[in-house]
Amino acid sequence: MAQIIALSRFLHLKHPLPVKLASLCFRSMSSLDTRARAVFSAAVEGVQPDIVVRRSLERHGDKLLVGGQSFTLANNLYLVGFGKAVLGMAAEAERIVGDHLIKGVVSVPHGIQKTLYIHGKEKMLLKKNSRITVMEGAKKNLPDTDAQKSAECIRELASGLTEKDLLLVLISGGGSALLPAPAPPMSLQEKQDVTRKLAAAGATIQELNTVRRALSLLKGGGLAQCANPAQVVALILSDVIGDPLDLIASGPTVMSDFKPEEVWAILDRYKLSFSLPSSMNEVLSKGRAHYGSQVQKQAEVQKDHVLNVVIGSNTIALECASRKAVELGLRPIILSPGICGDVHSVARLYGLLSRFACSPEKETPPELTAEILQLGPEVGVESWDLCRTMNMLVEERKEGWGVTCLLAGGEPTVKLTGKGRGGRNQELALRVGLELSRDEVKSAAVFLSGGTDGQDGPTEAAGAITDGELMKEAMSQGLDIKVSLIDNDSFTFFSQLSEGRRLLMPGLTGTNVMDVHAMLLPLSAQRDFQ
Ligand SMILES: Nc1ncnc2c1ncn2[C@@H]1O[C@H](COP(=O)(O)OP(=O)(O)OP(=O)(O)O)[C@@H](O)[C@H]1O
Ligand SMILES: O=C(O)[C@H](O)CO
Repeated sequence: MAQIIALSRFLHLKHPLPVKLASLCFRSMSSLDTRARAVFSAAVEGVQPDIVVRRSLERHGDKLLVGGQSFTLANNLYLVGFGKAVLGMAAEAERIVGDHLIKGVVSVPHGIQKTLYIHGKEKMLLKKNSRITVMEGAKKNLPDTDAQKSAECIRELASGLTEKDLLLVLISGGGSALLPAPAPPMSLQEKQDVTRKLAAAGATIQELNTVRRALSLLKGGGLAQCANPAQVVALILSDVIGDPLDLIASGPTVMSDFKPEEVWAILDRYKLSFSLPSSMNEVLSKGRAHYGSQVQKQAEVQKDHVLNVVIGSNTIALECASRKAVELGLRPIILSPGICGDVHSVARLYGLLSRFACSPEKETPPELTAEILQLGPEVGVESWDLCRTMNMLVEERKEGWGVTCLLAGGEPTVKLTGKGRGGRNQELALRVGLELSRDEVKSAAVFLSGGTDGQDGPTEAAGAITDGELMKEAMSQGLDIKVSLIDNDSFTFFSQLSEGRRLLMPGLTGTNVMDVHAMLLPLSAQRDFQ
């Protein structure tokens, strides 16, 4: 009965389905592809901006409970925000605490209001009488003069607060580019050149944001410093592996003790030290004055008046996906929210895990286990998590259980060699399809990879779904997987294959907690479960 109620809820029905109809629905949803899509949708739903804000702000009259602390509301509330998901977060925050809101400013991507409206996401838009000013900028995720104006308005608002005031700071992925405030004498163009060169050289987000922090008035705790002595509460939607507070959107509310040498080491690593503007030297040597005791002192001050709360993350998305998997009659295993490393290695790991899970042998070949454990560190998965996962797969195979749903998330990297159209999720799905099509894998697994923001690379797809039949299907339609991979042309490949039925096309989701991977593994007689 519980499953029928869950199914009725999943179908947004007011009353539970009649038993006969429910079992018909279950059969129609039995395909692994359908259930993989439902699991991905649940992951995205679980980190929707309105849901994560509603889950984190609790009102009791004029008391606001957040992150385990209580704050008094007395018409003393201000709000700032920056990031791709911040508009939806601000709309929900205003619904909850708007009666005490004096003024707000949010810096959001260029064109997002129109896009959300077109996608029917009106609930993520502010009301006409909102006290929050919406400023759009950062076209193509690059800091521009519009975003710089927004950052200046945010800085001005924060700097004018008193100890009686409460500043709500809404932060999500894409926030760095939406809060550009280069430390003088560096210009916006000079700062943009540095970050663009670093990104093009393949710097990780961690390296990029370590440099961004050092060159900014607001990043690296600068915004919280401006707001002092007001109380600051930052609600953070994390799009960085491990949810590091000081790196998400370059940590504007987290005092960071950066050392100029650390920044120069990154620039040296990417051979950029000699092609930088002189202003950078000046900023970094000035920065020298800030770190050490100064930062310690600032950090002490901030400890009392700044509260940082991660309200949405890949971990939370995977937990929501796991709950949906149970509702759909799957047995979930969460491998890790920290998948990273080259997309080849990540695809290889999934191929090996599928072979491990579905191998008919009583005892798994030791070389298979060894290769899986060897790959772990390359793709950001701890050996402990791999051993735990493999043990659970063995148990479930012994029990002849139905279908296991292996869940993971993160952000693999793709070194672009071709000129094709695609994204890391579509490329990963294509590579895993190749792995599952290998003879020795003999797996009936289905694999899904999707970007939770609904956009994978410069394409309108969020990702794709694949399985061991991919090679056969492609060949029957005259498509060559390997050629598509050489050209990084995964979007074209999936668009042409079977009229694009394997693409994941949820549209812009309004949230962003990196990517979600789901591999459905039929471990028993259900193997012809397709
Ligand atoms: N043709 C392609 N094939 C495979 N991967 C690609 C292709 N084009 C771009 N990418 C990858 O997509 C990544 C960019 O992804 P995307 O545009 O979704 O932004 P993001 O990394 O998710 O950032 P944000 O969190 O702001 O959305 C690049 O780092 C690149 O590795
Ligand atoms: O804006 C940024 O810095 C990235 O999205 C990481 O949070």
